Amino acid sequence: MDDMNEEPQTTASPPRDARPETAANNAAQSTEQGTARPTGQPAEDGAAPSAGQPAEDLRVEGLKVTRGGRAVLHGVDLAVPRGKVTALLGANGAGKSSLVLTVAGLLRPTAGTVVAGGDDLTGLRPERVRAAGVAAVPEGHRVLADLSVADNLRVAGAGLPKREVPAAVAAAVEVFPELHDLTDRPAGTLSGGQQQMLALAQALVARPRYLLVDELSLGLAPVVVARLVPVLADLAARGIGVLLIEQFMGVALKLAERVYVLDRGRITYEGTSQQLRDSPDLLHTAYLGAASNSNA
Ligand SMILES: Nc1ncnc2c1ncn2[C@@H]1O[C@H](COP(=O)(O)OP(=O)(O)OP(=O)(O)O)[C@@H](O)[C@H]1O
Repeated sequence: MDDMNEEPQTTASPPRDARPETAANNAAQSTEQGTARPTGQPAEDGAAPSAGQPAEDLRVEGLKVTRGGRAVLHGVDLAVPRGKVTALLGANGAGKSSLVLTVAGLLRPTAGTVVAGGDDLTGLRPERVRAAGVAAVPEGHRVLADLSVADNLRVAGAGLPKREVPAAVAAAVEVFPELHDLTDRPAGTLSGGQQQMLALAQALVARPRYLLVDELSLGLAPVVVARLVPVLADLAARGIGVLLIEQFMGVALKLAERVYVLDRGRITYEGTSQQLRDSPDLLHTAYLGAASNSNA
């Protein structure tokens, strides 16, 4: 991916200084329903999902990313606890995919850290990130179109000991039995929903502790999304920390316990889904003009 070339080619961890740049950013507004907060500030509501067990979180702290010479993430803090679905919402261009690509090792941050279960993954290459238990399903389910479904799944097991791959593939297909009869088909001939299932299954082959799903519902029929929602809930119930990235809030509020809103590279809201369901107007502040795009 040519994005790697946009970043410095060092593998050293970037500086950890990721405080907000302006005094205006310090004007955090805590509300009873959730916390509107400035970039780089830790949550102030005392209900951080990792409270008491930080080693079980995937933690992004003070993450800054530049693409094409322009800053697109300005010091993002976010936590994904194991066993739960966490949602990251934001309008087009907010920086959601950039965050996923950076956590997955496909983009290098200029500042900040990515730590999973206590392991510092900042700046590691994608295969090392995967080996550390973090799997990403990129936007637009990028399966290998010319390879069969079976080969796509086998390739996804490249980081595992060879003898463990068949069992890992079988376990992933068990999650999506729809794939069972499609194993010989070239992945490019699958429907959008089937490709999304294959992309999710590929991520599962690596036996992740954390799963980042970028735009689960993009371009999919509601009936397909309805099929995928309980699967993600079930994966979380099995102990995986799921980060669900969505432009629209309907699916996210159904699944996620905790929600972050990203606006132009900054986290502008952090709170529980319940708080947002009770007070949907909270999103207007966080989303600025983007709330009118929501189909929730
Ligand atoms: N390859 C690239 N080179 C340079 N800038 C990019 C590149 N990809 C994205 N950007 C810019 O980075 C910013 C964040 O984009 P990103 O794709 O992360 O947002 P997003 O929230 O995922 O949006 P969407 O929901 O539309 O996918 C945008 O300003 C975008 O124009």
